Amino acid sequence: EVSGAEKKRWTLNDFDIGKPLGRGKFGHVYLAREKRSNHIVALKVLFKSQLQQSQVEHQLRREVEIQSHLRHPNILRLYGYFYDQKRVYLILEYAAKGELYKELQKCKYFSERRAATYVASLARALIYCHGKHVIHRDIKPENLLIGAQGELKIADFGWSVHTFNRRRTMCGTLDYLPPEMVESVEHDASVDIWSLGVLCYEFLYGVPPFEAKEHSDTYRRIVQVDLKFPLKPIVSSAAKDLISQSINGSHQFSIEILKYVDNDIRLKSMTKPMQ
Ligand SMILES: CC(=O)N[C@H]1CCN(c2c(Cl)cnc3[nH]c(-c4cn(C)nc4C)nc23)C1
Repeated sequence: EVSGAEKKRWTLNDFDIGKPLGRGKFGHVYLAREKRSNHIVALKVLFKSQLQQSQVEHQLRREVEIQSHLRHPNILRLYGYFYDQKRVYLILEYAAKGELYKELQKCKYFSERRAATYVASLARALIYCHGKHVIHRDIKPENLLIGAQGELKIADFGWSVHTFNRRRTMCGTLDYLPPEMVESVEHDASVDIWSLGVLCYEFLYGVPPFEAKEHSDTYRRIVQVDLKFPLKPIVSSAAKDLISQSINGSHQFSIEILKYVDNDIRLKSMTKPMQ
């Protein structure tokens, strides 16, 4: 079936279209069912006019090329794509439990066990991506989905689809970018390790580490790596060490799978020769 998916020319008639799941700058994401297999998917519809206006077609092609070759339980699958006169359609894996940031908003912050589980999955997905020289998967909460068994899925093509109630810090947030990104100099895989630390902080405290009212303040805090841990909620020193190591530039390590003992996050890192 998978090889068929790669060779097969899909058309809109192959799908029954269901409810909208999210709406964005370039189009909408709909729940859909492939008629022959009854397979439930998420169909992302992008308007060619919008893509042309923003000159992002080649970026879309590259992102689709990358995404369609990634096979990992914590990376949302791209099964295929097709287009018609006006639109481009991406056939994506459907994540049954929706968006992680909504879950985070609902419970304010996650327990260490839950945060460790998500960060370990993200670490595995990033190690897989870096192994294939794919970097910068743009891992902010808006791009993380939850599968039917509660597993985390990185869902991004570099376009975030804005669902109906967008997060306040979402519009053009700098929160997740490391110094080299906000200074827009070349970056390498360690960008993702930085973002992992930022995300781990937000899972545990409910807010990203460098959040500030003005963009300029966020920018300054990132560049100065102005990392402070609130007194509440109580977070283990192991978790703070993980966040500090990930954010304070000891980027030469790739995180082996995070283990937790009694709610503690213990970092098992192995140093890797610089590639
Ligand atoms: C960054 C991003 O792409 N955000 C979302 C919009 C919908 N889309 C989905 C994509 Cl691309 C895949 N699976 C999804 N599942 C859901 C969803 C499920 N529930 C119960 N509620 C929602 C919402 N949404 C998706 C991605």
